[in-house]
Amino acid sequence: MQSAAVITIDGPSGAGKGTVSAMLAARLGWHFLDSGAIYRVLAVASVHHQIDAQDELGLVPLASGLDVNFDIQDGQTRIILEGEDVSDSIRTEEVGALASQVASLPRVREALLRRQRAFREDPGLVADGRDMGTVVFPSAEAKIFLTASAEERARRRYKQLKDKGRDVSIDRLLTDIKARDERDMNRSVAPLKAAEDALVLDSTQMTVEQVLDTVVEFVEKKLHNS
Ligand SMILES: Nc1ncnc2c1ncn2[C@@H]1O[C@H](COP(=O)(O)OP(=O)(O)OP(=O)(O)O)[C@@H](O)[C@H]1O
Ligand SMILES: Nc1ccn([C@@H]2O[C@H](COP(=O)(O)O)[C@@H](O)[C@H]2O)c(=O)n1
Repeated sequence: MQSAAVITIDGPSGAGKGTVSAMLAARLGWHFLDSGAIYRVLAVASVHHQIDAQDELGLVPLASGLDVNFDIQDGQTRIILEGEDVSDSIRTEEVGALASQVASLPRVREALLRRQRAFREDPGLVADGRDMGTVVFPSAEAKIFLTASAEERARRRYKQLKDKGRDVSIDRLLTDIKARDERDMNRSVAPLKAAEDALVLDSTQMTVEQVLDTVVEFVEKKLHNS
């Protein structure tokens, strides 16, 4: 039996992966995996259970048995950890930084592999993350590596957080983004990098619509030829 088609969108924080992946999934009527959310949820769970972010042996059972549900309510995905809605609280830069620490541990990544692959269901999956095209779905039909300069990504994040009424400093955001890039690119397993067969797209000077159009054109060609 042939498994469902997968499109992967990897790249650094704030490049626009989540925005474009969700739009693409909606357009195709496919499932959507926000794999970063799983690492963020694990980070929050580690705090709840008082397990240090570097305690690999302590985190593995937590990761394997992570009690998380992605519930669709009124067309919106709500993320429920151990019965608590954490959809908004996992989106802070602090949780992102903690997620990046737990994500650097090889056995933790291994423990989350099956859970991520289970999202591959008909009619297809759009998967967003750091290692979707390189490790989790290496046989994906179309792979995109979406990036942008660190300064532009910090500006986007700043606007996003300001729009939500959060008090943030753009300099701090830039420092955090650079630190997270550094950790994600230099870890020993599944480092952030473009798959060899990925379309590399620098969105620094592009609008969301331009990125989406480019991605759709690439995906249509790939799906047509596969
Ligand atoms: N091409 C673009 N031009 C301007 N703003 C953009 C563009 N792409 C995304 N954005 C905005 O940038 C912010 C970050 O985008 P998004 O959350 O999709 O990034 P991401 O790559 O998924 O980040 P993370 O990996 O940290 O979740 C959002 O507010 C989004 O609307
Ligand atoms: N496939 C992935 C996805 C995410 N991570 C790590 O989680 C952190 C948070 O991810 P966001 O996309 O929600 O910002 C990220 O910095 C990575 O360290 C990962 O390792 N692999």
